[in-house]
Amino acid sequence: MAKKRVAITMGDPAGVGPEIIVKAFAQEDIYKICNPLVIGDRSVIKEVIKTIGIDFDPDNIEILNLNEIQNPAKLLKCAPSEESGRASFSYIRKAVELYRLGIVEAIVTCPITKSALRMAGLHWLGHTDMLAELTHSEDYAMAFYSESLKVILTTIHLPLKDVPHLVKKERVIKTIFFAQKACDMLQIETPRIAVCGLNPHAGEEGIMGREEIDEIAPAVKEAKALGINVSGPYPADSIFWRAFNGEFDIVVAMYHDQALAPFKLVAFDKGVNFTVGLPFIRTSPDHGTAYDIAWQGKATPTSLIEAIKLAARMVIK
Ligand SMILES: NC(=O)C1=CN([C@@H]2O[C@H](COP(=O)(O)OP(=O)(O)OC[C@H]3O[C@@H](n4cnc5c(N)ncnc54)[C@H](O)[C@@H]3O)[C@@H](O)[C@H]2O)C=CC1
Ligand SMILES: NCC(=O)COP(=O)(O)O
Repeated sequence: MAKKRVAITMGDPAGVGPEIIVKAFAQEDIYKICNPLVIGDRSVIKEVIKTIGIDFDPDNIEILNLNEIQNPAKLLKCAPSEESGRASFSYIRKAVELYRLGIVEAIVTCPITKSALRMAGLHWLGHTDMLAELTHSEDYAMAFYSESLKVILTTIHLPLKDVPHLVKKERVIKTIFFAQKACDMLQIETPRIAVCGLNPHAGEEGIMGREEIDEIAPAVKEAKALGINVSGPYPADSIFWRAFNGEFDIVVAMYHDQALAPFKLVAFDKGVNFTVGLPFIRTSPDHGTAYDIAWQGKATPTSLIEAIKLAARMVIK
């Protein structure tokens, strides 16, 4: 079977993106996994190789050079900037363009920051909402994959105080269907889907909140009636442990940190973020730009390598 063409966007050039790309290509034969095309700046890749002192020939990486960064040495400050925000977006936009032209079949994104996007005057909170808007995808969900735990989020990047207003039956049903689709993308047949409550002890009969009774349980009931193998709502403090031990294939969480605190505890170094609901496969390492360690040779590329492997696996399906 022909290897799939996968775009790898460089992410925020001031973050760990350039370094983990170089290390991923140096550690693994990425060309065995897929036919990769890095979308970024060649000068940044060369600069990071020099700075971290890795013995690696940049010509081993096929790069679509967008020349966004004027002075790569300035990136060593490892801080968000208008230039890095603009570059982050430019790489992603180009990847989507290449998908539309049929040149790439999947997109792997290296981390970006919301603050750099803001400095560049861009309104998005991350790749997920940006890619959804660029592809006119109205409904979508953020999901995370690891061997031992898979999670999907009902709400994504918003203040905690706004979460309860969005935990509504229709939204939970949609997320349950996206959980089914996520498992389909992962080739998990007849997945067992568990749904979290929102409140401590899933509200405990309404004593600690009514969202479980009014919204989540009716959503689970309706999705079940539509043929989905789903159960809940379960108290969030134990459901991830149960899923981790094999009782469920995926957990539907109500908000970002409810899912990501347990997920990153068990899979930070190899977890993969993927988007459900886009016209193409998009995966990403589960970590951020890590400005605190960027450009120092300290970042591990393992999560990126897993993201590339997962994208290649999903696109072959
Ligand atoms: N896919 C994306 O574009 C993502 C972007 N972010 C953004 O990244 C920025 C920084 O986020 P933080 O919450 O600080 O999370 P972070 O994941 O960047 O860093 C958290 C901790 O993990 C360490 N770390 C992260 N990646 C590592 C790697 N590859 N190897 C070794 N250690 C690593 C960092 O040094 C830090 O101590 C924020 O603006 C956030 O919004 C966060 C997650 C994903
Ligand atoms: N916590 C996930 C995150 O911040 C990444 O968001 P996105 O860039 O995948 O939308």
